[in-house]
Amino acid sequence: KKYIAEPFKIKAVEPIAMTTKQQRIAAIKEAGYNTFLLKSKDVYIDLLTDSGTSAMSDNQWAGLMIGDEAYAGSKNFYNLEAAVRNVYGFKYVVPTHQGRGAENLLSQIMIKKGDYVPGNMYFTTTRLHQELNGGTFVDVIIDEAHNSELEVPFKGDVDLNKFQRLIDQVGPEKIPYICVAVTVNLAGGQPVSMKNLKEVKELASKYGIKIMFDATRCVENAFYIKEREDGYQDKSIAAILKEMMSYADGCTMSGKKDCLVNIGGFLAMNDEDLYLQASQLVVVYEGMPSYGGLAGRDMEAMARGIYESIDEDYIKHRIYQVRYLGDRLIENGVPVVRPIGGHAVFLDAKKFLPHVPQDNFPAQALAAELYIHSGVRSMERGIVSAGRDKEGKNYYPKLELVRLTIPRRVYTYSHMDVVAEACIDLYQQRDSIKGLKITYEPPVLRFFTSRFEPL
Ligand SMILES: CC1=C(O)/C(=C\N=C(/C)C(=O)O)C(COP(=O)(O)O)=CN1
Repeated sequence: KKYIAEPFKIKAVEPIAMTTKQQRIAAIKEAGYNTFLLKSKDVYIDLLTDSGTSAMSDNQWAGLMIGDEAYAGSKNFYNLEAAVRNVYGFKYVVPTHQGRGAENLLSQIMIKKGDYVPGNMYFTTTRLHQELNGGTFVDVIIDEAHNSELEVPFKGDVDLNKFQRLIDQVGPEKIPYICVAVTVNLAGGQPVSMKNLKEVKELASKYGIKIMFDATRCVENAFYIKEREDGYQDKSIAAILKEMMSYADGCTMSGKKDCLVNIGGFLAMNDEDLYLQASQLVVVYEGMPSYGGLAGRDMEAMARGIYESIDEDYIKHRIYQVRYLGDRLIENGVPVVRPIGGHAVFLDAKKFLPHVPQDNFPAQALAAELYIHSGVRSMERGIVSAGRDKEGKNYYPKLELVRLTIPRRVYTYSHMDVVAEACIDLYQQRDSIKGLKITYEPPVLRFFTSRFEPL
């Protein structure tokens, strides 16, 4: 069987209900045509994000019951520290409430005004924290990543020439670290090859430039290496992951993805001085270095989730379920980012709605229409998410996408069929979909709270 069955049986259920089209039209209007502003009760199948939306296991729920809520030195912290050491191999870990908590600490510690931070495609919060600390993000991903239909096995790879060019242009002393995302969310959940990680490490080390991973979906990345890279087919996910992380000096982690928890994150590193600085700063924003904005029970759940995330059956099903949805859409000619990524299927809104110019927010319009049509919630990952540059001008990303993000261990293949049918129906009616105009825009990360109206 190509798509393996769910490697779990259901022990608890959370009922979901379909709404009427009238209810959905009223709801999306009230939400300003922004799926982020919909109420969960009005959503049938929620594919907004895989962040914090996964199902925990009975083992993790049991862990919640042994939360050591001591203010300092919680038992659960030491379990988390051991899990990070055992699974990723980093020496030190500072818990944070979620990924951007770690991004805040890392950016404040390592970036000084006028620095440049190269990375394989931008991510919204990551780039913002770099900019807030006076850094400039420079995209060094391979060109192919910006082309939705190229079937490149490791589209997340860093272009070493772009990295070298930046070093030559600004000098290594202006580059505190390169941020390598494994996988690359906005390229469509695209992986980085082990070969490329080794080469990036070699190049960076030559100039004393650190490598920090954004490890948010690192286990999915490990699966692609096992599946696609010579020499890794017979290695365990655990061994591949360990080798991947050995090429990094540290990582920021949003535990809300691959660590299978609803809240949590951390900054991990090998450098004692960085650990000392992170421990000094974490108390300002998150709390003691032994809890970093998390309850003991949440650290326990994350420690257990880290071990569960490298289970071969779990990760194989996770990837295959996403691929199942992607394959359905590809078979029906619906334009999606290829190859299918690890955590989501990305509709290519530029190809889906060629008659809607990017200034009229095609991905935002498509996400709203998909919700009205089917109650399925997705996320805009296009010009709205890209935001504005320092001069206030819109970024125009090549990729104008609607992300159908699959939570881990939550939905079944039948739900994927519902989503596929909705997208295929909509594709057949695509000419009737109009663009939007923006009616409210916040100063930063506008995609979270902007409001729109149909043109
Ligand atoms: C690659 C990457 C992310 O995808 C990420 C958050 N992603 C969200 C919320 C998403 O919906 O993709 C973050 C921020 O993590 P946080 O949402 O603060 O736990 C960092 N890196």
